[in-house]
Amino acid sequence: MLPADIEPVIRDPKATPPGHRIDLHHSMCFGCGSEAPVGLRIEVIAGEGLTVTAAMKVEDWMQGGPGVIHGGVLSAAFDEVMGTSPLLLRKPVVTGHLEIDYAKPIPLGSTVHFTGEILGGVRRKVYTRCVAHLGDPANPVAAAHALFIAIDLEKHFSGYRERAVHSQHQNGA
Ligand SMILES: CCCCCCCCCCCC(=O)SCCNC(=O)CCNC(=O)[C@H](O)C(C)(C)COP(=O)(O)OP(=O)(O)OC[C@H]1O[C@@H](n2cnc3c(N)ncnc32)[C@H](O)[C@@H]1OP(=O)(O)O
Repeated sequence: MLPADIEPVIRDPKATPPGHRIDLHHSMCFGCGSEAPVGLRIEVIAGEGLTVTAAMKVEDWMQGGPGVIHGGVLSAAFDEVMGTSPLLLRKPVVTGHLEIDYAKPIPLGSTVHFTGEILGGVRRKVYTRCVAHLGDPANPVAAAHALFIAIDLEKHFSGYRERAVHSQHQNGA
């Protein structure tokens, strides 16, 4: 999936420091929002360099097959973790392409740990990958690659903001 012309990218000096949560996207976001009525509430933590980490407890409402996570929920979690990583470049992005290898069933009640990384970029395109495990990094349960496209936030959402669902403490994009 990586193009031949992929180039290295550099972490922005003003990016969230390692060990800190990358700024909340907005409080009603399905992936990260703390006030979303239904959501994953994922906190993405900046790592060293171009890396991020996150963890998600697999709740009963995330069930797909009996006793295991729904594949779409895991996909949304990957999207959130990887989609937040370009903020290390101080670039807001949307998902262009996301692909996942599901390696093992993920039981309800487990905690999925994500380690994501920016691989490089071409113009507005940011290439990322992410691996998920249940506590043993040597034993991954899923892995993903995704392409994100940097956007102008104001322009991209200009036709949709009147539909936005707000909380009392709305912030971000
Ligand atoms: C928000 C706050 C964040 C804050 C961070 C919060 C984390 C959020 C995490 C969740 C993120 C989401 O779920 S976002 C929601 C899901 N995604 C979306 O709704 C996106 C819907 N799609 C679009 O709006 C559009 O297609 C765009 C913006 C992706 C691209 O349109 P565009 O702006 O007109 O640009 P365009 O010229 O077409 O594409 C730019 C370059 O990307 C390439 N490209 C475009 N799409 C693809 C693709 N699917 N596969 C391969 N390549 C692609 C083009 O070939 C081109 O390459 P080249 O010519 O340069 O070589």
